[in-house]
Amino acid sequence: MSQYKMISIPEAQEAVLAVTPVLGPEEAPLGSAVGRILAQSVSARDSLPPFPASIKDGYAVVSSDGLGDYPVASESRPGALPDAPLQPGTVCYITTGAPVPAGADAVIQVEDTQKLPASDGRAAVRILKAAKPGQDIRPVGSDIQQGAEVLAAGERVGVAEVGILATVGATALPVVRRPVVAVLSTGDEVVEPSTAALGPGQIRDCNRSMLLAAAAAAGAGVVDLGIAGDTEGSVEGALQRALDAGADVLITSAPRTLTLSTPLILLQTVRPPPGGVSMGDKDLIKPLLARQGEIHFGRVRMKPGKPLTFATLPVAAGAGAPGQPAREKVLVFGLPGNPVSSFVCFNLVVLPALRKMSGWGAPLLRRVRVWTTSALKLDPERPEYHRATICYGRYPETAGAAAAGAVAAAVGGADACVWYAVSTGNQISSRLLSARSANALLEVPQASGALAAGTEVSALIIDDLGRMPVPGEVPVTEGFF
Ligand SMILES: Nc1nc2c(c(=O)[nH]1)N[C@H]1C(S)=C(S)[C@@H](COP(=O)(O)OP(=O)(O)OC[C@H]3O[C@@H](n4cnc5c(N)ncnc54)[C@H](O)[C@@H]3O)O[C@H]1N2
Ligand code: MOO
Repeated sequence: MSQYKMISIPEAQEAVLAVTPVLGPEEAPLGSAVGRILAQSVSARDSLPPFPASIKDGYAVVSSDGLGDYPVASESRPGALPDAPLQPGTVCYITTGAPVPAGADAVIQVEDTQKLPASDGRAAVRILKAAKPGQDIRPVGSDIQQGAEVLAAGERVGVAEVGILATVGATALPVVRRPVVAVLSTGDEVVEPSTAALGPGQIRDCNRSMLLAAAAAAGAGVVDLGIAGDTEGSVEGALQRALDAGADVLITSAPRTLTLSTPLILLQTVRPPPGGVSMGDKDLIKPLLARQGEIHFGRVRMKPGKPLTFATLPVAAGAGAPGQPAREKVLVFGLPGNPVSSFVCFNLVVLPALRKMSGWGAPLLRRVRVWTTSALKLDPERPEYHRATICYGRYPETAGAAAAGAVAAAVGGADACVWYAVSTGNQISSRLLSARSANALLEVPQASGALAAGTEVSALIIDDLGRMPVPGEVPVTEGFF
């Protein structure tokens, strides 16, 4: 019997997030701000436009002048203010974005005018369509008012936001610091991915590369701790190497004597000697964590990922290199050795923690509902995260007539577009090909038998849906093109 109580997935997520801190603020240059979360709101230091600006190429006019022929008294082009106010009875040639001269209250687009032959060397124009006051002028502050909040604390900086920040001159941004994630693989049989010829009993380490990539994709800084053998000394040496390599983490010893002073998240793909984290009799990791910190849970009712372990280790006050941000604790995730289990556990529990540390207000994976396209085998003991690729379009006929009929009846016809899921095949937790191209984890209940094709299930999004497979044609809004 394991000494750890089997908790539910929401309980595990709650336990992790309850002790996960939001990291402190730091300053980031605008050029590297994409993906960061603002620690403070940003306001406009001036108005946009800062001057009344023309929306069209044409003529700035006094609207009450009306139709008729007028001398072109001046020009206004972007980058400079017109020298003199516009006098009634004259017009000013103006280009898009240029300042409207004082005295003018409208712009008439060039299409509504006719150029007249110059007389006495003076250009003139015929106004063919009368202007309304304010026509084709962007008043001062009509896009952004001086002093207005353009982005709020907690907002993520995306591409458009970078443009907004540049517009208001915010080039040094108050953002939430990102976590540094160190990744260690353990196991005497686990060898470097570059190993060409495997020795007897060896396998290539895939978890470390995968988890480093996952952490980096989540915006974290990463420290590669390499592979430690199945001894405490080996683990200790690996952790020390992380510090020597300049990671912003200080580890004085192996997990049993960790004294950390950094935003380290030790993502350990736990691989203790015979037995492992799940049920073994020589579990090194958990006793170390229990002695040095607090193990919050050691088993979760989920498939894959049952042996998922989470602990926190306190960080000694004042520890760490000068200038390093202060932190109170290290989060330790003991992920199962099976690659798919590691992959799923990262998404479900580690990623939300990284997101929360980085300032996300709602860090859990987003959930949608989708229709299955094949029968899914159920596990009688644990709810399962079935890896799948979801996409949007007409429900595929290949799912079979019964399934297609059930979906059509539920959504109002076979032509309706729906979100549907295609399984990645054999779900055994050693087969990482079951995560290939997966953009969702279907939440399949604990039960006996199988779930029929054409059933609606919930799904957690684990990839950018903009990269989903191209389905059949999705009709565009009628009359759009
Ligand atoms: N008697 C029981 N045995 C097991 C149970 C159980 O409840 N009772 N649970 C099973 C479940 S569920 C899982 S998941 C695994 C998890 O075991 P560990 O986390 O201790 O991992 P290992 O046994 O060390 O390794 C499992 C598997 O993964 C391979 N592995 C390990 N590290 C890597 C790596 N870095 N890259 C690629 N592959 C890796 C390892 O060679 C094993 O094949 O336990 C079940 N057993
Ligand atoms: O929980 Mo294990 O991860 O089924 O394979």
